[in-house]
Amino acid sequence: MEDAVTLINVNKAYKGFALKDISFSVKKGFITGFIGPNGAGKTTTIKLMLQLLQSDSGKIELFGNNDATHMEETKQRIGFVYSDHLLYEHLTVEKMKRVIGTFYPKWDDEVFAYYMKRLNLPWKRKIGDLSKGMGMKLSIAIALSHHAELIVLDEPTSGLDPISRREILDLLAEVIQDEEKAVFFSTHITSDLEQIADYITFINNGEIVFHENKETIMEQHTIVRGAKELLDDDIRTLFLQVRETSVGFEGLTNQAELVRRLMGEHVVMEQASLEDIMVYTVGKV
Ligand SMILES: Nc1ncnc2c1ncn2[C@@H]1O[C@H](COP(=O)(O)OP(=O)(O)OP(=O)(O)O)[C@@H](O)[C@H]1O
Repeated sequence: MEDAVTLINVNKAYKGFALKDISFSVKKGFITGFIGPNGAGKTTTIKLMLQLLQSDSGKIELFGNNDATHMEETKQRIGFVYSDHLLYEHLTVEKMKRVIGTFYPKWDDEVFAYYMKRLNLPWKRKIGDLSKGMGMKLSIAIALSHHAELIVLDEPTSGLDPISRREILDLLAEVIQDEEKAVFFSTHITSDLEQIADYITFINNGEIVFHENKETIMEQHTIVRGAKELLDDDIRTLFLQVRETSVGFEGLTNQAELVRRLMGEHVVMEQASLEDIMVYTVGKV
């Protein structure tokens, strides 16, 4: 499957923060979730991907091309969705559509009308009067109506009720079905990714911890609980991180088989959630 965007050893330094050697690619036909704690570098990475920000070094290829001369054309192929940026607050949705439609040569009125109906969006309401959920849905509808092939969303489900969240997740899952589009979205709601992501990119402190198929990540990581006496220096090496209480311990391992063989009868093991993996890896336990 074609890569929508590929980052190769991308670096970007601010005073007091740096993105270090970021490399990963986002494939068409898949949903890639982007997670990491506050300040890890998600928005900065997204801005670099969209060429809204210039990297210090490294390469960013959009649709297999890093030729800046075609940038305007390339940008047409990208839909950037984030919650607080809807323009034209004073216009109705209908008028905004007329303005926006002229920006995009590939704008498709029929597709827009389809999503307006499907997402129950009001044509006559002013953009500034839309609820947060409606604004997010409208922003996604716009991306889909200019036939964007790379849809990048910055926290699309944050602050939305469970029904709107589900609607948006269902929509994203549907969008990738034709295998012509890639969806990349950052979120703090890891359960959303457990539901729909194919790949997970995890960033911490400006570095990519992993970029991996979700099933592989989930299979590799197991939470283990047991009595404290079981922990010795050798056993500790089996864990990525261990948290101890007065009576017992809880640890995250990526060597579940070995743990099971060595102490299977004495511990309780369960599949780690993405949240467990994130919290343990960041080490704030
Ligand atoms: N223009 C800038 N100048 C200096 N520092 C910046 C600038 N933009 C971002 N930063 C810093 O870079 C770091 C990463 O910020 P970024 O917004 O990419 O994180 P994030 O992972 O998106 O965080 P959050 O989950 O809180 O949205 C932060 O420490 C931030 O303060």
